[in-house]
Amino acid sequence: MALVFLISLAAVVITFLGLLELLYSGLVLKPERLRSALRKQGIRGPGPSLLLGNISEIRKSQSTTVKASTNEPPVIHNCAATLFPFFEQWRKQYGPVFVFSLGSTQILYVSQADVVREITTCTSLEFGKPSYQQKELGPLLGQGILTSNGKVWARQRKILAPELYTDKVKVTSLTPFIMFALNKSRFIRYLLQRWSGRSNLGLQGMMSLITESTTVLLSSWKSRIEKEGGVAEIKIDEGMRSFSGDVISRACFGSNYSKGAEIFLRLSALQVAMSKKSLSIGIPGMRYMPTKKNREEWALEKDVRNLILEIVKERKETAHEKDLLQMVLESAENSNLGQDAMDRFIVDNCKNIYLAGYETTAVSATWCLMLLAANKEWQDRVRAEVLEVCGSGCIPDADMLRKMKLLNMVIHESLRLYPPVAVVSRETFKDMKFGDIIVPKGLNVWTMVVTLHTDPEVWGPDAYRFNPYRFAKGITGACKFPHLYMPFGVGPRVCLGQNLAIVELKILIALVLSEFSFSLSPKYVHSPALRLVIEPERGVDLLIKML
Ligand code: HEM
Repeated sequence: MALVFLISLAAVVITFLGLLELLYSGLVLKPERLRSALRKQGIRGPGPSLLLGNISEIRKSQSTTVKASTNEPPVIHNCAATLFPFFEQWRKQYGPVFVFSLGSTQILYVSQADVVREITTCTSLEFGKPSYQQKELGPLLGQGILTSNGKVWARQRKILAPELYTDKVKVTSLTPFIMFALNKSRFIRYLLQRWSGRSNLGLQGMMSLITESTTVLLSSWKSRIEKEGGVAEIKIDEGMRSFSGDVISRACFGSNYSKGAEIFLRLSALQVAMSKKSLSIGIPGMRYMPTKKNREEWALEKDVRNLILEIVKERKETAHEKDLLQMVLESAENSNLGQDAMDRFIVDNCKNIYLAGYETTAVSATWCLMLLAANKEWQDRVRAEVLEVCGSGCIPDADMLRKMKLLNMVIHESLRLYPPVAVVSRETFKDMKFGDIIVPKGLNVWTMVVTLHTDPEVWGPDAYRFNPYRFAKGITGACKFPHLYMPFGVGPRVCLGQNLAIVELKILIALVLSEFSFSLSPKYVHSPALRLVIEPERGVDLLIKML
């Protein structure tokens, strides 16, 4: 009897919450208010659809009318048109700024250069990560830096920035735009000075751990090649993932690295469990349902939390390490947070760093090797540079990496054509103005990185072609509006791990080129797909042999 009563009560509460949400965030009231504010300014877009809950739903609903172009060779391929044919169509129909819906969420799509500049550099704390992301990604990210906003975000960034965004991992020149922002920021200069007084892992330490992780991967390739008689056919995706996970585990957890690996395995499982959810943005009340998947998520989340806190406890009893966890720990201890808040801060930020840096770096390496495999001429050119700068069998140091200009150009070009993060999204928490557009409170604003990266008006008629030479004179020389090149985002929320990621990519690719030659296997099917990042849906199969 009591059970029936409890179940009925739960059903009533869920229905009530659903109805509340329906009215408040609303399928009816709020979307209409936002759309009419935009209509008054001449901004139009496709009619709202209640059914579409995420971007792949739109893709499915549109793909009957627009043909995807995956038959193009990978070195001359319009990735944006393949992934988002509907955006290309709507851009033609409604212009560079239009509004569309994902379920009950209203989104302003912006690809007009001057408006994009204002959006990406806006420093207001009232313009932040969309609230739906926080709700959707809660179990995965908690209240860490990736989805938090306002003062909570600012405090986390202040703590994490000195560890990641410094000379420690900076060997490549930052984009002129970011350099400008850095030079202007007294705050960041102060952080850099504070950091330089600390003793920590250091650039050389970071480089050796990346080299170690690369060596593990390449040894596995060597044994496959030997076993398979001189040429191995390898799907490289998993290898790139374990390389990237390995680097982050070591950087975050130092000698507790093997426990770190365990944590990351569970986080990956959590990510998979969450990616199975569909339509949840669109259906009010659904997120309150205790479904089987939710229970799985809760269990994994709890495991991750316990494992991280176990390491923290061990740390307190033993000598201090010089890794990211130690930095987060020290900063949290100095920040007057209560025990619970401190634990949450540590757990959430470990999860955030892992999730921010794992797949993004892995998939960038995969695309870059795919492009070099498809373009033998560039593979030979970059290899010649690597061998000239490092000699064979040599481990690159910071100075050598700096000298590898062609390698740098190839990495930039690969991140241009296949930027892992396809969209940079924000929400307005008050009415705001960008260019001539008054953006009402509660609207999501999307900057489509992948579309801006291949717009012929910005990059010229060969925008879809793999041509690293366009970066010979840096980013400013490569296109008409350098601020539209943003694989790592731009402005106050620019990627904190970009220097680390570039060093990882440079070391990995330099070592691969110095030992192996490779081409695309006949099995390879060019299949960019949007999951959390833009990734090759059917993987990248390479034929690899020793030099
Ligand atoms: C090629 C690899 C990577 C790419 C393409 C990439 C891309 C990005 C982008 C586009 C953003 C900004 C998102 C936005 O503005 O909404 C971002 C943010 C961030 N990234 Fe990365 N990332 C990469 C690697 C890494 C690594 C290795 C780490 C750390 C180990 C990292 C840590 C972060 C963090 C903490 C943020 C949040 C910054 C904030 O919100 O203040 N990323 N990343």
